[in-house]
Amino acid sequence: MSLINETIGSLRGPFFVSRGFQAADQSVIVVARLNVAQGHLMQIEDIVDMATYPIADAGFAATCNTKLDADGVLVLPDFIQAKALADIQAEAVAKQDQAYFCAQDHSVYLTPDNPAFGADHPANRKVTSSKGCICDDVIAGNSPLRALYDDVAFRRFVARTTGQAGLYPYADNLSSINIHYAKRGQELGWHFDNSSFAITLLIQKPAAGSRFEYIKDLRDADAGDLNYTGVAALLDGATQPDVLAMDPGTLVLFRGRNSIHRVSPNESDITRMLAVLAYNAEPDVSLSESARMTFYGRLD
Ligand SMILES: O=C(O)CCC(=O)C(=O)O
Ligand SMILES: [Fe+2]
Repeated sequence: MSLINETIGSLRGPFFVSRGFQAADQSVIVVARLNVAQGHLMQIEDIVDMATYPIADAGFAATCNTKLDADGVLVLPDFIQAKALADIQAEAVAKQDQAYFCAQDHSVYLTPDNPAFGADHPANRKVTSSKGCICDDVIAGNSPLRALYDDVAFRRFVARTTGQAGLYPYADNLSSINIHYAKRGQELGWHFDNSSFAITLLIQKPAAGSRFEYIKDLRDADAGDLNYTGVAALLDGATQPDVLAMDPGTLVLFRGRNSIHRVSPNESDITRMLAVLAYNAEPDVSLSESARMTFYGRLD
């Protein structure tokens, strides 16, 4: 299995309880998929603050690689320029009624129940994740998000920073660029990602709540160390996590495979909006049908 599998960039796993519902009529989504590019396509120089973040520079990427390896996370504030961010925000707001909302109860490991343990065991304890999502085919052809995602220099920067030889879009038409929505009360429960890294861009920040909380290297998946004791201490409130501050326009690269993390419930009436840019280590990879049905409510 490659380092980056179909789960890259998002909380995608084999959940037991899945409660999906459509925010809007299905036909709205079909119409939105026409996705015709209109107007001006922004250049990468107009999207990324290249003066602060020279992404085409191999030395800069090497610095980012060192920081990501050391900290498990790389936070780039004001990565996106104001005009491009305003366009991204406008698109996210305009399309939020097309989001597919779903909720899952899952373990922090995103694995099925282990019958060797009881329901209270950290392997089996459930947390809840609830959010809305719009898919790649709803994002406009001329969206700055797509220009960023497709940009050769940006992709090479991400590959160098994460140590990947190459990065490829999803073969299916839903999974590459997603926008997540969390309304009041919605949250992502504690979990370890299946993927080696995730790229997110905060688009809109709630007035309260929606804190990104994490504990670096709480487990060592490759060594088979699941650290049930450490997970139980966190779930019981005996351990305090770190909080990652981010504002709209901040690009975050996060290694979530061993660093447990969550997004606390939104405590405001301002919806949290966040773009997830997902790549694969190999071409022609689709997100599994079960994951697409769970998170998008459709296959194409
Ligand atoms: O919403 C976020 O900031 C993090 C998302 C996340 O952890 C995930 O999708 O796995
Ligand atoms: Fe995650």
